[in-house]
Amino acid sequence: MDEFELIKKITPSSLSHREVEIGIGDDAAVYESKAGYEEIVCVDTMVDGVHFLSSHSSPGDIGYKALAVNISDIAAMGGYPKFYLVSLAIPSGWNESAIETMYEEMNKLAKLYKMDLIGGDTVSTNGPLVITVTVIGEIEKGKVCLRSHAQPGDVVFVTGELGSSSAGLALLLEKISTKDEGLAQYLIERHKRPKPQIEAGLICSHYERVALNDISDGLANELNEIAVASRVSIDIYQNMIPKHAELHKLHTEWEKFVLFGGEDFELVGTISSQDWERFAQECADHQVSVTQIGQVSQESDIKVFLLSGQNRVPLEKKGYQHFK
Ligand SMILES: Nc1ncnc2c1ncn2[C@@H]1O[C@H](COP(=O)(O)OP(=O)(O)O)[C@@H](O)[C@H]1O
Ligand SMILES: Cc1ncc(C[n+]2csc(CCOP(=O)(O)OP(=O)(O)O)c2C)c(N)n1
Ligand SMILES: [Mg+2]
Ligand SMILES: [Mg+2]
Ligand SMILES: [Mg+2]
Repeated sequence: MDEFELIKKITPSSLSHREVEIGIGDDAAVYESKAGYEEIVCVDTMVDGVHFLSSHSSPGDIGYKALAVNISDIAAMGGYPKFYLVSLAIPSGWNESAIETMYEEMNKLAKLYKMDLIGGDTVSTNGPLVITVTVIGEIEKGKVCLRSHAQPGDVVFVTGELGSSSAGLALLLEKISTKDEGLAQYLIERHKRPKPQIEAGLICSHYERVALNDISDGLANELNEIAVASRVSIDIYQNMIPKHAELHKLHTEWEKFVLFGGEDFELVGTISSQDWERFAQECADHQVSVTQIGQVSQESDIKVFLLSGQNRVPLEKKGYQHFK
């Protein structure tokens, strides 16, 4: 593989954003920032064997997800994504056409948001494939949705449905099985091709005080992060959490997928109860699915509680954790 040929091939022939002064081709990218806006920057890394298996996911799937999970972090701030940079550590077994396919799939996703590829880095490695994507987004000044925004009395909500991605992973890894081919395909697709909730995040940013987090490590983890950042406690009703209608048929412990599974890349958040109905209506008007799953409680304890029937038990900060 020729490093310089590869860079030439992946360099976009034109850019959507006119404020880019220098894209790929110099020591660093340069763009002009916009008055009245704040920039949002995030980075996430995916490693073969940890975040995906190259034996089970195509190069296109890997590229798609590496970009999607970063767009999801921009959504979780209420922002809109504009630029991305891609760093690749490529093992010797990977050929140029596989890498190009990764870029093509990233490019297709990026185009949906008019995002521009403005840089990156390419190195060889004796280890597994590592892909690191940085995304830069923007938001009107003062509109970001922080984890610290929750207050007692707020409504707790999630977008979409939870548990599908980790059920898809369990199917991929053959930890569970189903005869329902259509269901299996759907869940695996949810795992490989999560949809960043940019539109939901944008709607949130129009409200006074929304706390937001995207669900990468599992609902329990993300809710605990909001509780800690906001110094509040949260009550969640087990039977209100949206999930795929067939999920419970897959495994007796299907609730673990919903609460601790992760990688749904839906948004979980809180909004003032006065704003909730207007917000839910605005989401419905834009075909964005949101569901109330609980409320921020008055207690002084900084904890998340799961309510089912007469039981109210702490929802532990359990979910995906590296180094465990
Ligand atoms: N190695 C690191 N160096 C500096 N900051 C980091 C590092 N790893 C994570 N962070 C920061 O810690 C915070 C939480 O990271 P993370 O749990 O990965 O968030 P997310 O789940 O949204 O990707 C973020 O602000 C992130 O930028
Ligand atoms: C082969 C494989 N094993 C396990 C998982 C499950 N998994 C890996 S990382 C992760 C959590 C999200 O990744 P992380 O690096 O923590 O992203 P971040 O929280 O920073 O967005 C999960 C649920 C997977 N996707 N693929
Ligand atoms: Mg991260
Ligand atoms: Mg996140
Ligand atoms: Mg994580």
